[in-house]
Amino acid sequence: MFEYIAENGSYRNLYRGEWAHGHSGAITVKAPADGTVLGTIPSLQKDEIDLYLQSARDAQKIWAAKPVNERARILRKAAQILDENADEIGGVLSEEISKGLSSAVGEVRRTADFIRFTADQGELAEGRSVGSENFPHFQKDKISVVTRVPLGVVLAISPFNYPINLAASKVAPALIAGNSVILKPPTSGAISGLHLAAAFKEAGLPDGVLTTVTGRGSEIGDYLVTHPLVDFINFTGSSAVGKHIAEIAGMVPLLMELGGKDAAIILRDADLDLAARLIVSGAYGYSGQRCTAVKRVLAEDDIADELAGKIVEQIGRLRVGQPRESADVTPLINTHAADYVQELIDDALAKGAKLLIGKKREGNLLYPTLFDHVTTDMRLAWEEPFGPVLPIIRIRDADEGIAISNRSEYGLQGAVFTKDINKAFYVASRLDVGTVQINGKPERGPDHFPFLGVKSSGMGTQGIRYSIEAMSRPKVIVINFQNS
Ligand SMILES: NC(=O)C1=CN([C@@H]2O[C@H](COP(=O)(O)OP(=O)(O)OC[C@H]3O[C@@H](n4cnc5c(N)ncnc54)[C@H](OP(=O)(O)O)[C@@H]3O)[C@@H](O)[C@H]2O)C=CC1
Ligand SMILES: O=C(O)[C@H](O)COP(=O)(O)O
Repeated sequence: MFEYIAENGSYRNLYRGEWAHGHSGAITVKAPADGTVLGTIPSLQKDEIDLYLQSARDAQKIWAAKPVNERARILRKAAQILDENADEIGGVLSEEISKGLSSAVGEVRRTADFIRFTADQGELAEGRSVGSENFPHFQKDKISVVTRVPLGVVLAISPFNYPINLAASKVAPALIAGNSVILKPPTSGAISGLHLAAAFKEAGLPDGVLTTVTGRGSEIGDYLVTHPLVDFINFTGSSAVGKHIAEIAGMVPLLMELGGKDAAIILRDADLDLAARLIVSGAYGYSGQRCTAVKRVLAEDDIADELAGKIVEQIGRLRVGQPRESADVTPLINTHAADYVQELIDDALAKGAKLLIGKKREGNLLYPTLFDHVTTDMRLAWEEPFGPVLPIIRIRDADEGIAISNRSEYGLQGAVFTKDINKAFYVASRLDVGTVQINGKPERGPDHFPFLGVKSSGMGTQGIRYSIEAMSRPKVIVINFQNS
């Protein structure tokens, strides 16, 4: 499947509908779990990026001229190709980013659903017309016809943790809206991103409409995001990189999904079995490397002991091991990431947090770790580990939970567990986040829901319809009647 995208292990970029080698240098991609060399990807240089962007610019006009039903047909075909090859592509993804195999295959299938829904949504889009008489003192002599038109060239920059899904969630809405796309995949995850591009190409996407640009973000990122041929930047990744892009991008509109420190607030009347189960799957799935992972538990003091016991019991059911075994907790993406999580663990221990389970480490594999009695002077209370460690912070009441949650620099999602709908709404309406889950864990899906972060967690709103809107703009044509 898609063997042609690599030649003797050298992967190539999709450029003008061909698979092109970079002329200068390559980056070796290794499996995080065992260091196996998976291949090399081109490390593109500035002169190549100029050519790639120009081809995207040229192709966009042709693509935008196609009827939306034709764009939708190609998207549906790409979805079908992903579905048909989900096991194999999932295998590539699993190895490349150390994600449990069944989750990796699930990511590919979820992406196929995403693309199909995007095609449907694009076909359902309608413009509107507004008469001038709706506004005070105006007569019936004008009508504005408002349609949506593409922005041009969309630069999609995706993170390592969902290298297929978080790439497609930018690419598909951009394409259905009539944009061409430059996909800059994460360096760890680039091979998966190239497979996604291959599915679009095989589906019949015209040459140049989707182009991939591989290379280290630290080397080519600034050049890409400040390039005059880019009309929109759709970025998912860390808050630090997102803020840097926002500082240098100038007048180019941005859509950003960044880091998080999602809190689960557990009130004394909560169903503790449900809460413990969802906290554990929310905090430790894919080793905590999800922006929407539960990253703090804020538990009312009188139920905290019982809840902690139930969380420990649930952690005992997690599978810790290798990606090919479909383990829940696998080696982290790299040693730097594992060392960072270790720092947070060591800081919590040094400051007196009570270790309930975990702290074991084998290379980059960190066992699921839970601390109780974490206090607000500990780094673990505020920093995003992006790894399998979870703090329990004890609170007096819901108001203290709201206050601690809102002191975070992040504002992605939050959760409240209670059987009292009034209390649930009291908490939910006061949390300074994009989304609050009542009796559920934070999560992005289903993918047609709006997904957004406030504060350092992002700007703008994703979600299929919202993403299409973000990557298009109204075009207003006013008809002035002479004899009305
Ligand atoms: N809110 C959300 O929806 C999500 C947020 N995240 C957040 O992302 C982080 C983890 O993902 P990670 O991939 O490590 O994030 P990074 O911010 O390190 O990288 C994200 C992407 O940006 C690229 N990049 C790096 N530097 C630049 C630059 N100067 N200009 C342009 N692009 C650049 C990277 O390329 P390269 O790989 O080559 O360095 C990669 O493709 C966590 O903080 C997590 O919370 C992750 C997923 C979803
Ligand atoms: O990168 C992430 O963590 C995702 O955007 C969250 O997606 P999920 O909630 O579907 O895991």
